Amino acid sequence: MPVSHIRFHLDRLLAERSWRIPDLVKRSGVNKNTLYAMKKNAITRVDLRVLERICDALSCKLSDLMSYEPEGETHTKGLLFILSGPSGAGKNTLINALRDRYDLGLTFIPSFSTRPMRPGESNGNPYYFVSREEFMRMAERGEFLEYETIHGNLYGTHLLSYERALNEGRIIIKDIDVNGALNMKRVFGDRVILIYVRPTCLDDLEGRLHHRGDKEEDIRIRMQRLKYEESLSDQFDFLIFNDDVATATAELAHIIRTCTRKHA
Ligand SMILES: Nc1nc2c(ncn2[C@@H]2O[C@H](COP(=O)(O)OP(=O)(O)O)[C@@H](O)[C@H]2O)c(=O)[nH]1
Ligand SMILES: Nc1ncnc2c1ncn2[C@@H]1O[C@H](COP(=O)(O)OP(=O)(O)O)[C@@H](O)[C@H]1O
Repeated sequence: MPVSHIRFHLDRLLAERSWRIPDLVKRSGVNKNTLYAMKKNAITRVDLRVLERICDALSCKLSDLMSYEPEGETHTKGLLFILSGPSGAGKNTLINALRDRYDLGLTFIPSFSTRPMRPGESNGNPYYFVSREEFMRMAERGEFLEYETIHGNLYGTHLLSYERALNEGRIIIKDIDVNGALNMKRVFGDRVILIYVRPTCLDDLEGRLHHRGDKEEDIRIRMQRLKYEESLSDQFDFLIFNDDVATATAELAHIIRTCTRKHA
C-alpha cells in the first residue's frame, strides 16, 4: 500500500525542466521503475542514496522533492482556470469583465514578465515587470513553475504563489500561453481547467490588435504564432468563441461555476 501523507513532487520538478523520466534516469542513474513509481506517488520505500542522487540531478532540495502533508493540507483543494488563445482573442478582456460583473471570488496571480509596460498598466497589473537579468536569476533559483519566451519576451508563473493559493483552496483565473497551460495541467492535473478562447473568425484578430493600439511590427509577430496556438487547441477542456464580450463572459462564468461545484 502506498503511504498516504507523504507526497513526491517529481512530476512538477520534471515539468519545470521539460524533462521526462528517461532524462532523469540518465542524469541520476536511478532505476526507471523507481522513478515512475515516485512520479505517480505510488512508491512505498526508498533508499536515502536514491533520494540524494535524484536531488543532485535535479539540483533541488529534499523538501522540493517530497513533503509530509497531513489530512486536508494537500494543494489539491483549489482550482486553476487557464485562458489561452491567440493574441487579441480577448483573454484579458474576459478576465476583467468577469471580475467586474460576477462575484465568483476569483484570485488573479500576476506572472512575471520582461515585456515593456503598456499605457494603463502598472507593476503587478497585469504583470510584475522585471528586467531579463532579474527574470533569469529567478528562473535559476527555481522560482517559476514554468516559463516561456513568447513574442520575444519572457513570461513566468510564480511557483510559491500558486502553491500557496491552491493550498488555501482558492479559485484562480489566469491567462497563460498554450505551452505554459499544458505544462500547468501536467503539474496540477485535474485541478487545472484549460479554456481556449478565440473569435469565430480568426481574421478579426488583427483588427482587434490595431484597435488595442499595438504597433504594426508587434501585430505581425503575434500573428506568426496563431497557427501553432490553433494546432494545440484540441487539447483544451473548453472552447469559448469570444464574438460578443457579454455572451463569452457569461459562458466563462458558467464553466467556472459548474467545475467549482463538481470539484467541491
Ligand atoms: N507561459 C506563460 N505564458 C504567459 C504567462 N503570463 C502570460 N502569458 C501569456 O503570454 C502571452 C503574451 O501576453 P501579453 O504580453 O499580455 O500580450 P497579448 O497576448 O498580446 O495580450 C499571452 O498568450 C499570455 O496568455 C505565464 O506566466 N506563462
Ligand atoms: N468580443 C470582442 N469583440 C471585439 N473586440 C474585442 C472583443 N473582445 C476583446 N476585444 C478587443 O480586442 C482587443 C484585444 O483584447 P485583449 O483582451 O487584450 O486580448 P488578449 O488578452 O487575448 O490578447 C482589445 O482592444 C479588446 O477591447
